Amino acid sequence: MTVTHLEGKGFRNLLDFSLSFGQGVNILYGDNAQGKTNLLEALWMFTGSRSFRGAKDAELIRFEEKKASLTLQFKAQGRDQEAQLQIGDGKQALLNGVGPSPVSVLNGQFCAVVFAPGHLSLVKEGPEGRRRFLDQAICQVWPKYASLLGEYHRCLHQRNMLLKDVAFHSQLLDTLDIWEHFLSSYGGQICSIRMRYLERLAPTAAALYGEMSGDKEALYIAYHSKAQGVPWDKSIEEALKQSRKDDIAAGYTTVGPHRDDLKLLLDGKPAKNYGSQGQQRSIVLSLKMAEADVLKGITGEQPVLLLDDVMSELDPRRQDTILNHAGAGQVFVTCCDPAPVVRLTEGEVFEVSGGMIRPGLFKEE
Ligand SMILES: Nc1ncnc2c1ncn2[C@@H]1O[C@H](COP(=O)(O)OP(=O)(O)OP(=O)(O)O)[C@@H](O)[C@H]1O
Repeated sequence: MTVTHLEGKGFRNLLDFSLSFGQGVNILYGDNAQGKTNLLEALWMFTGSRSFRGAKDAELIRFEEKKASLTLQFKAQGRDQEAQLQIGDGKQALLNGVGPSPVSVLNGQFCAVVFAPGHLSLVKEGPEGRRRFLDQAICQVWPKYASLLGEYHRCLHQRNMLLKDVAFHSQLLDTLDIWEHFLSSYGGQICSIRMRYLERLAPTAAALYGEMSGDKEALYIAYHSKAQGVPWDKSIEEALKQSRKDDIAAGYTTVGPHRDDLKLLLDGKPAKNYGSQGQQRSIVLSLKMAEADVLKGITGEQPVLLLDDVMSELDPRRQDTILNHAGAGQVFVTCCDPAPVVRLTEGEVFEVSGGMIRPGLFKEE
């Protein structure tokens, strides 16, 4: 998958632009707050997902403007394609001239993997971010997984409402059975798919981490569930029944895939508690690059890698591993100082300054 051209109007602080990109590494450099991340975000929007910064649609539109539009030309599935995004009163997409349609039509059509500094929360914070990482990655390879998650959360909402009512109307207790049955069925499928995905992701991420650390440190990734057991649907149903009393007291469902986690261990110890900044950053990068590899293995398409401010806090070996690995496909990497990146890899260079993007190297090395 390769981005050949991107045009934008009214997007964030970026002045209207029309840019062609190289097939390998594209380096976007400039001082802080010039628009580098905004450009990555513009590309990311074509995956059909929400902004990787969690921005609302209105925040993507330039101050004082009412709408923004982006046009992407890319090569995928062996042919040239074009996608357009209109952001204004809602968000709509056109794919190869067909539309306007909901942006979900872009799911699985244009694939990208993004690393942004905020993603360090994947290691540093609670399980929610790790579940989101896993679920988003799976949605890119199996778009139907998104509707399975939707059904699961719909049933979860129903059970949670009922848990609150049961505390006052005990005759409703039997009604819990039906929602627990549905939750176990959808939840069982979710857990099985997550496990199948992890069987591919975990060894790839561990190998990449090993390469980054010169095989001095070992990364171990495992799925962690309170309802662990085989088969999943039976173990979830059992766990839900066992936790009924606690759940009624809490007023929400305390077991199931919406509470599961990924264990990230470095040399056998939780990376969250013991990993250094550089190690934590390397873990997230290993996960992200492994996500790209798995996506390629399943769909045959190498996703575009978007790396925002990736180099800081990494020693030269780790930087080198990333750029070498990323070099297999197309990558967009942002940095303040282009010199170290330019030294490590060849590629197209773009200066981003005050929202203006210019191809070429304008800073002294
Ligand atoms: N909707 C918007 N309209 C106009 N400007 C915006 C909008 N949203 C964000 N900005 C501005 O865009 C600027 C650049 O943001 P961006 O995150 O792309 O910076 P950056 O070049 O990646 O910087 P850093 O190196 O610090 O990460 C910020 O100053 C921000 O105020």
